[in-house]
Amino acid sequence: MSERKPAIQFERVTRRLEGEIPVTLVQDVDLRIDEGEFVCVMGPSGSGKSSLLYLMGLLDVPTTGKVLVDGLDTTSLDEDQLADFRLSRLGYVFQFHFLLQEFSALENVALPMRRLGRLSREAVHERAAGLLDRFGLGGHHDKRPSQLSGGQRQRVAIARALANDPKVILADEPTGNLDSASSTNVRDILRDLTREPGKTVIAVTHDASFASMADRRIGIVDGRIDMNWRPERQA
Ligand SMILES: Nc1ncnc2c1ncn2[C@@H]1O[C@H](COP(=O)(O)OP(=O)(O)OP(=O)(O)O)[C@@H](O)[C@H]1O
Repeated sequence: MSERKPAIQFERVTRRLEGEIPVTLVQDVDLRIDEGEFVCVMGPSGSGKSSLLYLMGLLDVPTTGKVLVDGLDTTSLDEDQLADFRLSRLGYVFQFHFLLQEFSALENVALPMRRLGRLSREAVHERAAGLLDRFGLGGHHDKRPSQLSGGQRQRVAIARALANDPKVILADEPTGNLDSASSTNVRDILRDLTREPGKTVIAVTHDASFASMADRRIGIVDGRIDMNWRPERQA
């Protein structure tokens, strides 16, 4: 039996939006993703994949049920604790890079470390530079996002997601806006991350070949886990 520790656990998680027309984004989801796993979340458009990822990333809270990260029940955390938890333990990569345009690549990667405040100025600079170098951006430290290609921007975004050495990396359609060469590059980077001890990568994707690289695929249909979902049925 596996001795792995759980990275993310959902216990009967439901997320509903109340309003004139209530919407159920995620319904009754029980889920466990272990440390070191590479998991892809797939399913038809509008099925609740991003909503699920937002709940995993503590960017949204369940209406009912519990989300545990590193075994800790996050419903007990207040706003400040949640912000600190997100900053130190979770890394996010979105389809759109969300880099700050007025900052250089290096400053964008340094920002989460500055906010966390655990490293000296020099150490932040050194770590940011090292991350950019690792992803083939050695000559681009001082460039603004607008001076970089789409693939380069996404690699900066991945470097930024790793800035505080989070244990869990959540990626929402990380290759959605990229050409095929950049897409392959970003996919390989994300897969390789799980070769580091204890790092977990969870990616929402419509890309069946990306999903085929994962240890496990989770299908989501109408806000529920569907074990019978197959990528070839992808809408
Ligand atoms: N704030 C909101 N208000 C109303 N409906 C919403 C809201 N956010 C999401 N939805 C709806 O909830 C459903 C799930 O959305 P979600 O973005 O999680 O799906 P998805 O599977 O990630 O979709 P896609 O593959 O198209 O990105 C969709 O039908 C969406 O339109």
